[in-house]
Amino acid sequence: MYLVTAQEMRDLESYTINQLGIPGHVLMESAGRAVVDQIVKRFPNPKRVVVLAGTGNNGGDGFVVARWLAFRGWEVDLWLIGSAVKLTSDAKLYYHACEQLLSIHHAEKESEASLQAHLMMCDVIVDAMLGIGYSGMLREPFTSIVQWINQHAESYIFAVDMPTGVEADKGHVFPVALRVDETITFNCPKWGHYLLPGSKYCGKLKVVDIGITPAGHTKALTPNARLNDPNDWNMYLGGRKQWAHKGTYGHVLIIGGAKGTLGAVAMAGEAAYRMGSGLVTLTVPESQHEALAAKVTQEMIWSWPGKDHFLPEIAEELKTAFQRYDAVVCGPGLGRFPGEVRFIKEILQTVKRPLVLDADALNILAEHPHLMQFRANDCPTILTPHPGEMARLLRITTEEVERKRAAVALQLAYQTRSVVILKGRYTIIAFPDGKRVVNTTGSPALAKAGSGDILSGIIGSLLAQEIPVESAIQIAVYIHGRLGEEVDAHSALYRDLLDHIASIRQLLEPTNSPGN
Ligand SMILES: NC(=O)C1=CN([C@@H]2O[C@H](COP(=O)(O)OP(=O)(O)OC[C@H]3O[C@@H](n4cnc5c(N)ncnc54)[C@H](O)[C@@H]3O)[C@@H](O)[C@H]2O)[C@@H](O)CC1
Ligand SMILES: Nc1ncnc2c1ncn2[C@@H]1O[C@H](COP(=O)(O)OP(=O)(O)O)[C@@H](O)[C@H]1O
Ligand SMILES: [K+]
Repeated sequence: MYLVTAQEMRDLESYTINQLGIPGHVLMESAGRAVVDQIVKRFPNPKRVVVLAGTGNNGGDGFVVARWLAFRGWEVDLWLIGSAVKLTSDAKLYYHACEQLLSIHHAEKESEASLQAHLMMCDVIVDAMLGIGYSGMLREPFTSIVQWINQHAESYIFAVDMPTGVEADKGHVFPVALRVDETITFNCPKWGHYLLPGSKYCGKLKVVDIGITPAGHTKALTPNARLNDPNDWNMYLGGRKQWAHKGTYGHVLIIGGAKGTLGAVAMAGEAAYRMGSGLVTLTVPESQHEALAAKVTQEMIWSWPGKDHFLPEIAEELKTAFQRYDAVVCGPGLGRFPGEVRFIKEILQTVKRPLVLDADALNILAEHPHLMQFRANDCPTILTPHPGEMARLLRITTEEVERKRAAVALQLAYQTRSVVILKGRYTIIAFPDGKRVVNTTGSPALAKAGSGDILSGIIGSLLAQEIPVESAIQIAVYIHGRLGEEVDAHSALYRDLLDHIASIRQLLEPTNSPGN
């Protein structure tokens, strides 16, 4: 499913109106009806509702909702927020229809106390004040109404398209936005539904089709952002081939595991096996070999020259040894050590297969950005920063990263010619060709040490299985998020997460795919 900006949505709407000849008011009627369908799904028996309508087309949808809820026996209090002379032409049409059926309250003419009394007495509030047309600093009277509802209202709140105060493109909130239970949006989700802080205000998001030309239907109107959708990649999750041998599903190499952080490589390795790899090798400095051997069973261990840390020089025979691996993950538990810059440079140059850089490998890169020049253009590189690592990579604050997640992910992808996975609630995957994918799976169960290592292992595994890079990454991020949804948010350990890989993978496999 595509993810759009307000302008992309407006372009699709005007194509539908101007090229296909579907009048705007027909779209508005469909939008309002679709919202009513969702409302009555949640509340099958008529209730008391306050519909708050602005003067733009979002308000127009609100008039349609008010009319249909009244037909369905709901007790409707309809409030116009703003001056009737400012109504758009489509909104005016439905405003007049409502005038015949209901008495419309005008917030301009009535006291705040009167609106507040209505809001206190209703079961449901429909927010049709502002939608994708809102931008800048939220003005009065919206600010006061929103603040009051957020503080006092106990009713169930539906937002039409966007909660009032959430900006559609960047998810900005200046200074307040309405905190709603459900947002019903049209045709495509908007960026603001998934970016902070806006995403925190949207509640449950429902996307409904109202007959606007689908995004991507015409080349000129194809957005370059999507939600991570299994239909785009589940063809790569077939059953295991009957005649497979352990080499069939790739050999992953995981480099890391300094003293005290050996668990990181062990977890990444276990995740890679669980995701289907046939062979997994862990590389640690010589002094850690024994400790790691006591920890892992199925993984092979490649002792790296160097006592307490990796020696930076890679001898020719080691360079040759690298060619055995189908994908390489460098970083889990790597630590910082003398010669680290040389070491990362050698890895970037030597590894010709897909290379995932995680954790301290990213921190080293952040301090020495020139290192990326040693990576050949045709060798895929994947960077997996959490917001703190991203801040170091771009030399900005973590707050700025969180405020501009979509933009900074793309900036780093362009700068490094790498695929960037900016982790967190709604992980953003940015590709160096400008495409972006937003992942919606995940849970706070993943906010625990080790879950990043599991993600690296899963990515490495899928890359080694020679699934195309774009798909492998989307599969990994999606499945990793789903693992978090299957376990208890507080108590889950990494093994609990890994235990669900099999069932989630099976659910995602296309039906009737026995392998061959
Ligand atoms: N584009 C589409 O695909 C469709 C859109 N429809 C609806 O139309 C909406 C978009 O309509 P509009 O473009 O008229 O925009 P909106 O109705 O979302 O917003 C426009 C209004 O917001 C006010 N406004 C803007 N910034 C403000 C601020 N900082 N403080 C206070 N007020 C501010 C403007 O003065 C104007 O009255 C969508 O959200 C959706 O609900 C549907 O009717 C049908 C299809
Ligand atoms: N609240 C959350 N909701 C969804 N996913 C989360 C949440 N918190 C963390 N995650 C995910 O968990 C992983 C944590 O990675 P990272 O911070 O690198 O952890 P580690 O310290 O284990 O390496 C990321 O994939 C991130 O997207
Ligand atoms: K709204």
